Amino acid sequence: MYLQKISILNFKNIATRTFDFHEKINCFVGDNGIGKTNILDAIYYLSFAKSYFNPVAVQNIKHGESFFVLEGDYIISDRKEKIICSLKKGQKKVLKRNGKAYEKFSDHIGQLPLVIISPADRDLVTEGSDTRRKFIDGVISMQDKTYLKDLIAYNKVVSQRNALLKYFAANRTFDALNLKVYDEQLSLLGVKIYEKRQDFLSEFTPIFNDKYQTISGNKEQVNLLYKSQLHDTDFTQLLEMSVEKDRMVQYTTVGVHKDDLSFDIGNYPIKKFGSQGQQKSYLIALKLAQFEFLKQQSNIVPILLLDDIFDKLDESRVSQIIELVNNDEFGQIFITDTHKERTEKVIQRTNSSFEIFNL
Ligand SMILES: Nc1ncnc2c1ncn2[C@@H]1O[C@H](COP(=O)(O)OP(=O)(O)OP(=O)(O)O)[C@@H](O)[C@H]1O
Repeated sequence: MYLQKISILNFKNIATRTFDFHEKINCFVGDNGIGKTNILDAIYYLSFAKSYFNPVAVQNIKHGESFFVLEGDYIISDRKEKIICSLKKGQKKVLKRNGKAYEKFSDHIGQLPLVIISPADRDLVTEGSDTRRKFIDGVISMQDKTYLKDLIAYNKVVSQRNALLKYFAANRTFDALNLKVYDEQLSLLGVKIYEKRQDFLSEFTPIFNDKYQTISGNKEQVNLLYKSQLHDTDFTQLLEMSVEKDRMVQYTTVGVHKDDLSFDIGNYPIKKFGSQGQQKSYLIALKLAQFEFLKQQSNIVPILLLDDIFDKLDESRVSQIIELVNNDEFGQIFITDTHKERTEKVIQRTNSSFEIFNL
């Protein structure tokens, strides 16, 4: 699959632009703030019907305008497919495939698989456990719809249990049997989620490690560890042990909604002890491992968006990454950079054909 052409109208700072793309490597070069990332976001939008960067849909309409339209021409298994996504202020977003509007956008997700690597991924290292859970949950859900259903059900039971704990506190009452109904559901769903996360990470981690070793030239040791209260204690038992605390704080303090991933370099947290380049390498390796999973799951080679990845990385890491993605396992790639010469130099070394767009 590849994106042959995109037309952008009134999207962020882009008034109107059309690009004909190369089947393999496309680079956007230009000064800060010119709109390189916005073009990648328009491509992302056609796959996911939303922005990677700005979740408030109307804020993606160009200032002073009342609508945006994105139109993409794809080649999928030698067939032409046209995707149009548009949004008018005060109206619902419209997503069309070959002229036919989708009723549910979720039917479109996964049809045009895509992975983006961007400086915004830094949140995975710097932010709380919620961001990291969302990342693995997103990767697992793509290949396992039962997991997604269990996760939604689990979160609903946590909310209901929390509401009950608040009710107990507000009314100075307690009903152990009532709470037990929720505990049983939580245990059932929680254990399933825990086991799936464990299985997934045992497959994912070696792939991630392999990518990191390639990028760093085997220079440093990294670890990706799954942290869960369920490693040591049975979930039902955990819930029983925490009843008093839960009643006091009025929410559920134990369970898989507290799981986290620990990102380490040489056995120390990368957040505190990794250099900016090492953190960036770690995130790129995570996303490239995600790419591999998505590819297996969808049987289509995803599009890869590399936003500003050269910054903070030394030449050897940049070369390793480009070499890594410049083979038959990867398909179409879009790269942004502020330095035209740097991009040209790196890409020319690969002997791959490419297109550079000066913005
Ligand atoms: N809704 C909008 N309307 C108009 N301009 C917008 C809108 N949303 C974002 N922008 C503008 O888009 C510009 C940022 O574009 P973008 O992030 O694509 O730049 P870039 O070329 O990737 O820059 P850098 O090299 O710094 O990463 C900013 O000037 C921002 O104000």
